Amino acid sequence: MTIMKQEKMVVEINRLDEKGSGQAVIWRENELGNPKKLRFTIPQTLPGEKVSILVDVDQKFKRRKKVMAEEILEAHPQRIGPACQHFEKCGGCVWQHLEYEGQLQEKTNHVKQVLEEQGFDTSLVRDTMGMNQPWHYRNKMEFTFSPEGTLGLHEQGNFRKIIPLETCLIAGEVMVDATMEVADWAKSHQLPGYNKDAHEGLLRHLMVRQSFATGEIMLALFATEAPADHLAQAAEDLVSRITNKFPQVKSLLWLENTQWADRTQSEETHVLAGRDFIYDEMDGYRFRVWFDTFFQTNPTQAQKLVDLAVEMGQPKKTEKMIDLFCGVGTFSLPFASRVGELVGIEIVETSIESAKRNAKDNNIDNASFLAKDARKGLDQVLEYFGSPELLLLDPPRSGAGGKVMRRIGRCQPERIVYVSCNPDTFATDIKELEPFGYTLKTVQPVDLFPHTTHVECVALLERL
Ligand SMILES: C[S@@+](CC[C@H](N)C(=O)[O-])C[C@H]1O[C@@H](n2cnc3c(N)ncnc32)[C@H](O)[C@@H]1O
Repeated sequence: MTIMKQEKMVVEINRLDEKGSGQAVIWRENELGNPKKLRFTIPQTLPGEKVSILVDVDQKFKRRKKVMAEEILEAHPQRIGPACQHFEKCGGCVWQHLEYEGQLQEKTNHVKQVLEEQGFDTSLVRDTMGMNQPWHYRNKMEFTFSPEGTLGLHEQGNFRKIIPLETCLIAGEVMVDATMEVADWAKSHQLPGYNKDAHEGLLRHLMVRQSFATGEIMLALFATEAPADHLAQAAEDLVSRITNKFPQVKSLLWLENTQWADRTQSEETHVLAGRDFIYDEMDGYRFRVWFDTFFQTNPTQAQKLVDLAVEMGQPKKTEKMIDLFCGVGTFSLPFASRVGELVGIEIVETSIESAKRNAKDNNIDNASFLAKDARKGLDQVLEYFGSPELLLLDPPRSGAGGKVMRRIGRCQPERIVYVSCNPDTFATDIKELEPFGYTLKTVQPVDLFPHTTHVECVALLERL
């Protein structure tokens, strides 16, 4: 039987874990007198801090513990008070208690550490590029309804609890105002929220997207029923409230999702007002964005990614290029106007349809797009296109993986620009290129998600 006792301990935070929480390691003797390592995860603490914690300890010291700090006894020099009232509970911005400069330093350190582990020269890593105004940067947010019908964000570590939204300092400001209007509408009609355990209730999520370039807003409401019959009047009222107060809303959608899977997916789209997409822009190019389109969520910093990719890739009019994991063509369009011919490869068919349309809308006629898995798509494209001089890849967080990287290595482009949203998979991916004669030239970390642990990188690899 496990005997629990509560003990107060003073620990020093040694490092941050991948979720941005402090970690402390202490040594204790177990009942046999042998040294035993105990590791504690303590959210909202920082390296070097002395912290008092109250912990339920299993007497055999068997378990790794997640505990909350009781008191910060010696604070990190860059510790600050969080700006957002929801910080203590909300899982969104885990680093609001660390000065922005300190966050950027931590991100640079992390990129250097994972590259060092793979044997790369860390002097190639530049300082992380931050934002001048690291607030209200997100152009897309997803809020959730509680079973009681309040609208908000998930509580940290508890996906069943919703914090009613009063503010959000990372979302665009008008997006928050529009969200509050929808929350008020739901309350005034006493519409029930969805209960994921019982699989009953009406309102599930609200997705808000805004183009900071065009100002256009999309509000997409996910519900278990159509906006007809007993819901027709409420839907009409929603249209009238939103169109009167927020003329920037160019797309007001009611999306039916009757599935158990609690995702922002739709079986039937009802356009309540406007169109089913909004227009956005990147690097001066116009993009159509649907509710399920992947589009960079921090447009200010995404523009820096595009600029860096162009600067590192040095595209030439005489060259061929492949954009692997191209999405709707965020990188394809700016590069297509600078190379002879470009092919984009992407697994999601609707994104490829969108990329084709975006190319057409922007009068780009030297780009083609293929809806295929990266590995098969690369094989197919290489057959008719031949090896490109330039290849850009921007895979999801899981990375491109060994098979894709070895294919890239075999096709021998002169230059490879790797845009990454996960330094860990980036480091293991580029290691695969070494046997094919590639050298890492430079790595620029870019902060797309201030106050979170995430960091993007743009890197250049060249064939010797
Ligand atoms: C980080 S996003 C980048 C998209 C695009 N470069 C952009 O900036 O908008 C990664 C993309 O890879 C696509 N993807 C995921 N797995 C894939 C696979 N196995 N093969 C091809 N594309 C894939 C996703 O659909 C997504 O559009």
